[in-house]
Amino acid sequence: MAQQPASRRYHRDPMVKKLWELQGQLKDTKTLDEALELYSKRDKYCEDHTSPASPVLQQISQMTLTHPWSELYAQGKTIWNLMPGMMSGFLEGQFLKFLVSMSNAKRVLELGMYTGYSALACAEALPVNGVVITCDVDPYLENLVKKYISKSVHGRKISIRIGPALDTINNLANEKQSFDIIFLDANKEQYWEYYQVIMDRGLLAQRGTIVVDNAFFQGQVYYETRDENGEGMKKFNENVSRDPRVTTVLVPIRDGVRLIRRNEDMDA
Ligand SMILES: C[S@@+](CC[C@H](N)C(=O)[O-])C[C@H]1O[C@@H](n2cnc3c(N)ncnc32)[C@H](O)[C@@H]1O
Repeated sequence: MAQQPASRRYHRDPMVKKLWELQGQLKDTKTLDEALELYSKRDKYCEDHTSPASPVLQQISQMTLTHPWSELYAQGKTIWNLMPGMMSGFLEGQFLKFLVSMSNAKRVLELGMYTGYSALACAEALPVNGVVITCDVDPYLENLVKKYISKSVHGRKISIRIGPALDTINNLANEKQSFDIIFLDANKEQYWEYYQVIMDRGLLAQRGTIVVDNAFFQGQVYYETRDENGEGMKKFNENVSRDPRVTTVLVPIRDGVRLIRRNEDMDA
């Protein structure tokens, strides 16, 4: 069977996947084709009317799409089959950069670095003395990311910690570090655990914001069967929206982005 183009393989909206299925079944697909075209036009319109990503972000994106991930995994060089669809990418990257800039953040923590796209997008909006601590459990990524971020003047703001995110955040809490923006983008089944450590061990600075990626988890939180990541995200969404300490909003960008702040910081 011919391989689908990347735009289809990594699409995250189950509604669009259903429409593609229908396209294969109907005899007359004219109206459906138009509807799908309108959908992709909206995505493209957003991208065409958003400020361009920096040259190094564009290079990271290109590298991520073409890196031989499956071969590296087959050779045992990565601990799992990393995929380009994991990257936040252009629109979400620019959104993150905006949040960092708007909040005058100085310190950013990211769980789940992958190829460093979101880490660099955040670093670009930080002042010269700003810091991004990003972590990932896969050691293969460290040198790859260092090679790319070193091409940017903002790369020196980024510090990488390799290891399980839970260990990293507990170590950072022991070091009494705190952050203005915390971006959760690692394994979804532990999000609730990460959130509790962040909230209970002082990692979120006063007036800080937690930004959570994949809040829809490909629609699994509201649709059909779930894998362990989908279950983790559903539990996380339910628990956070009931947490009396915080105010939260779920924004339908890409795979869903949740923003969380302490109530007293919203009221101030
Ligand atoms: C969705 S990707 C991150 C994408 C990246 N933030 C970006 O925007 O391009 C998730 C990353 O989390 C990492 N990861 C998975 N489980 C983890 C864990 N327990 N601790 C730390 N990192 C983990 C994976 O290796 C993967 O690189």
